[in-house]
Amino acid sequence: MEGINVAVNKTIRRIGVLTGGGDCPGLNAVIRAVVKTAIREYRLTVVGFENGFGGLIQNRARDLTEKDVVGILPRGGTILGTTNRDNPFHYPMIINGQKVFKDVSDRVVENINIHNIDAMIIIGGDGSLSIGKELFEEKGLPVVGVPKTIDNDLSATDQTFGFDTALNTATEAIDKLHTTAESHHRIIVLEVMGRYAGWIALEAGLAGGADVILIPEIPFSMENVIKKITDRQEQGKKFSIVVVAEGAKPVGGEMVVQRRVEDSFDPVRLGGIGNVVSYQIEEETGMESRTTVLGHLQRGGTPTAFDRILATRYGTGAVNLVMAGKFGEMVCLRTPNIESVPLADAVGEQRLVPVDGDLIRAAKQIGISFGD
Ligand SMILES: Nc1ncnc2c1ncn2[C@@H]1O[C@H](COP(=O)(O)OP(=O)(O)O)[C@@H](O)[C@H]1O
Ligand SMILES: O=P(O)(O)OC[C@H]1O[C@](O)(COP(=O)(O)O)[C@@H](O)[C@@H]1O
Ligand SMILES: [Mg+2]
Repeated sequence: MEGINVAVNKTIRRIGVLTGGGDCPGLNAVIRAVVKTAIREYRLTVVGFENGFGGLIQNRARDLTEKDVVGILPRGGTILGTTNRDNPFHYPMIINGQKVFKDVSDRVVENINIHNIDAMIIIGGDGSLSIGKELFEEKGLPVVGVPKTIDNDLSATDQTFGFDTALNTATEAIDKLHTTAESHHRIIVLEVMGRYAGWIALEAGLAGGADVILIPEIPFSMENVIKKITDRQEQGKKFSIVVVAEGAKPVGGEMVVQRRVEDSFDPVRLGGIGNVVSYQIEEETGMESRTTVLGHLQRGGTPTAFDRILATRYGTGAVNLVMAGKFGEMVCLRTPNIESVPLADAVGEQRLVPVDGDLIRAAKQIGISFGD
């Protein structure tokens, strides 16, 4: 049988779970599957740590029973709370009025011992899983990972949960923007998330019938974008839809930074490229242009059926990994099976859009411009 082989480890009695990094639809579905599998299949006790690694550092935890997970399968967000700060190896503190960063990972070990946790399930993206890897390698903690992110940029799994929901939200937005763009004969630029990987922009653009898609992997020339729009105009098409990933940048140019978030490992928050592109289109073509920034709408709401199923399989898979004693590993999708990979592989490489891949080729063949 393929998948995770479980030779049940009888010493496991209590497991902990936390959600870290940016939230995404399906986190609750994972938590529900972890709790149900742990209790029903293996008779374990589950402890939920609140607000990502913050809860492990500050000892904020509560038992999770089957009652606690009733009704959460379709609910977005995470009942445990999350944060994209609170790295235990680089934790901000005020000492003598000065902000300093300290390694407080020993507190994590202490709190895990206080709660008699035999294994910890960490549901997160590259950042949270990197911390999980460090806790496993340097502190010897029995950690198992579950990959989440709407960006779908983790290379060790075919797909992260949350992406499909974000993709559907972005596609629905393009459909809606089409009708207003068409009525007003306007260019509408939709800015979607995706810092280094343009999966949401590419797939939503394809699904929604965008005319131009700009992604971080393909630096664009404004000249080519304008040409696509004016070509359409000449064909009598009086509106165009441009989908741009927040991390897209012009050839030889930089990403547009909206603000910096202190205490974050990757402190730069992107945003604004949509307005830049929209303004230049209006200047060059004389056509009216508007921008919509989809922002955190993409991270909210009820997960799609696909994400609910994937999240559920990851949740059960993570408990199976724990019971198989496969610590330092992460569950992953190797279609059609749920398997596992070392956390080191999971956080090693970003899954970027292959620029000469089939999706880009198909998009170009139906006339979509990438501004290259
Ligand atoms: N490469 C990294 N190595 C170690 N810690 C990281 C790394 N990237 C981010 N972090 C830390 O991990 C936490 C979560 O990261 P973030 O990127 O917000 O979420 P995600 O888990 O979704 O990637 C933050 O505390 C951040 O400081
Ligand atoms: O919630 P914040 O701090 O605004 O972060 C925004 C970033 O988080 C994401 O939504 C998801 O990133 P992570 O999966 O790494 O958490 C990115 O697409 C976006 O750039
Ligand atoms: Mg991250």
